[in-house]
Amino acid sequence: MRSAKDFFKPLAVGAPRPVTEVPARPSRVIHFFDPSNEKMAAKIPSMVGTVDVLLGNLEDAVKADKKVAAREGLVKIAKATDFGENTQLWTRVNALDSPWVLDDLVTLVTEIGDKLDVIMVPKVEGPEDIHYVDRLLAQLEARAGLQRPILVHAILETARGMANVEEICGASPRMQGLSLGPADLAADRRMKTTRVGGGHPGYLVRQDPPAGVDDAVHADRATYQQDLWHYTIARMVDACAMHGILPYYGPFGDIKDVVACEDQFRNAFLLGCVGTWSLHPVQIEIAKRVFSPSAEDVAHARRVVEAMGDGTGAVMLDGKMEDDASLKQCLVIVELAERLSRTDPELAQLYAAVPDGGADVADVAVSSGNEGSAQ
Ligand SMILES: CC(C)(COP(=O)(O)OP(=O)(O)OC[C@H]1O[C@@H](n2cnc3c(N)ncnc32)[C@H](O)[C@@H]1OP(=O)(O)O)[C@@H](O)C(=O)NCCC(=O)NCCSC(=O)C[C@H](O)C(=O)O
Ligand SMILES: [Mg+2]
Repeated sequence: MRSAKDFFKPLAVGAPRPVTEVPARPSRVIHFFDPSNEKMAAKIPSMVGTVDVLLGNLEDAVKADKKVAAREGLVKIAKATDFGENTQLWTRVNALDSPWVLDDLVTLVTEIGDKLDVIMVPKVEGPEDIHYVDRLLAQLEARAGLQRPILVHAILETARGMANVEEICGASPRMQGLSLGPADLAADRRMKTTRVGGGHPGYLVRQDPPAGVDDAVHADRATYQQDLWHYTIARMVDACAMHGILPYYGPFGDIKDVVACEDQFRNAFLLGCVGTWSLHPVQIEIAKRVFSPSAEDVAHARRVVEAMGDGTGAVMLDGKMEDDASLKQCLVIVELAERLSRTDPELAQLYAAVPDGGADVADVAVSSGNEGSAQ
């Protein structure tokens, strides 16, 4: 184990200093593309500014005989494209046990390390995987003369990775975030779903039979589909929050079912995720909409902030109690809205148009409490 004092020292002579905080840049939508697919690749320059992250995918979904073409294609696109201030360039390299990953890392850091913000590492099993990538990146960054470190994002897609999730998050100051990989994780856990993310109609709870009905089998009883991914996402969110890194949902494979896609994304947003992947252009607007707070939520949050004054005590607003803790919840929304407004003019306009607090005095009743307290 490294000592706390050494944690923020470069792991190779000449490598840039590690960051102490994940840079606060929007990453609501991480758009996947296959750099070996000429039609897709041709669209990438025009997508700059329309998504928060463009991710050149080299791993699953790229055919084995296209791995080298995908790597070279990504180098070509990165060199030829100005990604501007508001779109980051990420990549997903091949798995650490694959025959391609070493060349992926060496080539990408050497050729386009100055353009790459984050490297997504699939099938991470434990902190040892992050330590390996961490040291190698430091050596490559030093050799390439890079001025800022490339960050690392791990995909949770094995049972072992899930069991080690806290250690993975804390393995390096390079850790930027985690995504859920529901397809690989389902396979590794031997779950019996063949879907890429999303729910399953068989995973449900059933209403009790009506009182006095003996024939429970034939009684009319409502069923409610449950969220297969609730536990996993919640666990991932806690591990990320504990280590100051960012949690993301992952892929939703039913491209045509935009309604269920939106539901899955919203569940993740409500649970604490900051973004998701888009696999197809149709998922981009859904992700941006869902992972940006609604105008109504921003308006409500601002009213609570305004009503809470110095932030202590308790007030009644619209018949509901608000206090120090609910104020913190509201600040999450207000701060997110402010951060997104800095880079998204449409959202800036939307949030500027909503009332900024001014809680109606008639709606607010200040309770006894800690008025005047420093806390
Ligand atoms: C899913 C797709 C294979 C569908 O492609 P296609 O059949 O071409 O769709 P369309 O005909 O509807 O496409 C319309 C046009 O849009 C372009 N297109 C499609 N996808 C993209 C994209 N991602 N980026 C940019 N442009 C895109 C098409 O070229 C069409 O163009 P045109 O003909 O000019 O109108 C395909 O979308 C796709 O391959 N998507 C990416 C899939 C992917 O990255 N998968 C890996 C991530 S999920 C995963 O790995 C699982 C995870 O790890 C886990 O374990 O859970
Ligand atoms: Mg996977």
